[in-house]
Amino acid sequence: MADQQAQTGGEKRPSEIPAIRWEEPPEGPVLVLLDQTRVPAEEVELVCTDASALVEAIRSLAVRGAPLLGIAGAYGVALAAARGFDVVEAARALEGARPTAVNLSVGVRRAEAAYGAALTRTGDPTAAAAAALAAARALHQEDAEASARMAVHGLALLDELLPGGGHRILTHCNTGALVSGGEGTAFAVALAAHREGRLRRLWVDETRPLLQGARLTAYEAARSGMAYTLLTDNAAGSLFAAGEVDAVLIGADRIAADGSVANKVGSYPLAVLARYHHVPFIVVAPLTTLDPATPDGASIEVEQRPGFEVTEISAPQVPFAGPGGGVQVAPLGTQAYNPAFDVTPPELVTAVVTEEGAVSPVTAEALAELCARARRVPVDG
Ligand SMILES: CSC[C@@H](O)[C@@H](O)C(=O)COP(=O)(O)O
Repeated sequence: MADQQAQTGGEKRPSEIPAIRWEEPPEGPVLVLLDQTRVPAEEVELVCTDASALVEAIRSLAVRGAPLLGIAGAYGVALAAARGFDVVEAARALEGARPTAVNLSVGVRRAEAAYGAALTRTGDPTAAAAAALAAARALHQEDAEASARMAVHGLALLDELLPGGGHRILTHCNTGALVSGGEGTAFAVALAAHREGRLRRLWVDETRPLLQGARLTAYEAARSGMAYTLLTDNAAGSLFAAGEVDAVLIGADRIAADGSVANKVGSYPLAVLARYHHVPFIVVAPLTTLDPATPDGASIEVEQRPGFEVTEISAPQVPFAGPGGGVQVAPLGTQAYNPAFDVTPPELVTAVVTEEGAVSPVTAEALAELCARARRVPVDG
């Protein structure tokens, strides 16, 4: 297959605006987000002054991706506390904004617990709000550190599985700096390979219907100066058949106790293709994405998104038309099946890479041992 043109050049920051930041202007604290629905057309800030604005930003995918949802949820609790809102009410609204990524409730509950403990100890809401903010900042920082460590472990695994080097990696959805306190999950591994001169090509699935791959991963890959090529999701089969994929690297929204992996819809078909073509299928996720409280894949709640995301084509540049704000492409009234995620069974996953190292084969016992090693407190614990 002819090599596509390489997008190369000096490495730039993924965005001039960080995915998320806390600010304290004189009018009161705010949470500032890069509105990911507008990238790459423009880099626009979204300023949240209360948790309900953040809930809306989460639902609309202005802020998205499992690790970032956890960080956002924690800051959302801190924001509610700092602005004198009902913290418990805000926490439940944030936690319920999207159901699949376990990181969201991990982040919310961590900040909420810090708030509650400080309030009990001091009786002072201001001190409790400060404790919630400190918890959010700590989670943000830990995620950056986890991202760096996942990149090291992931690259070591790639080098072990593909000793020839010159990796051609297929990825799905968006897993870079836009979803993380650091450089991301799966994308951080590809970036590490690129920096070491061992990435031959990043194949980027466009990721229908919301195009996180075409809009966000291609944007991050271009700005990182890596060789990348965009493909429609349904072109992946012919790419495998042509022998052009050495490994699949994806992130995860929730990994159940048995190792089932919920990730962006379209991940499961890639796992099936990878198995058929004897290609490693590697999931890269921080420990905050492991959920020992969910026993198996069937127990994972998969978010269903509105049908207009499928029946319309939408992009920042497309003029307002149909009920969802995009251009209607299917006949009016067409029903759509639009799950945001799918679940890949553990037997199709070659390895799960975390900041504590890789698990392969992926079994309930191996994951439990990893969690114990990291002394992670389960969400409900
Ligand atoms: C590191 S991100 C892992 C997942 O959160 C990512 O692959 C994904 O599925 C994101 O989905 P999204 O619906 O854009 O929030």
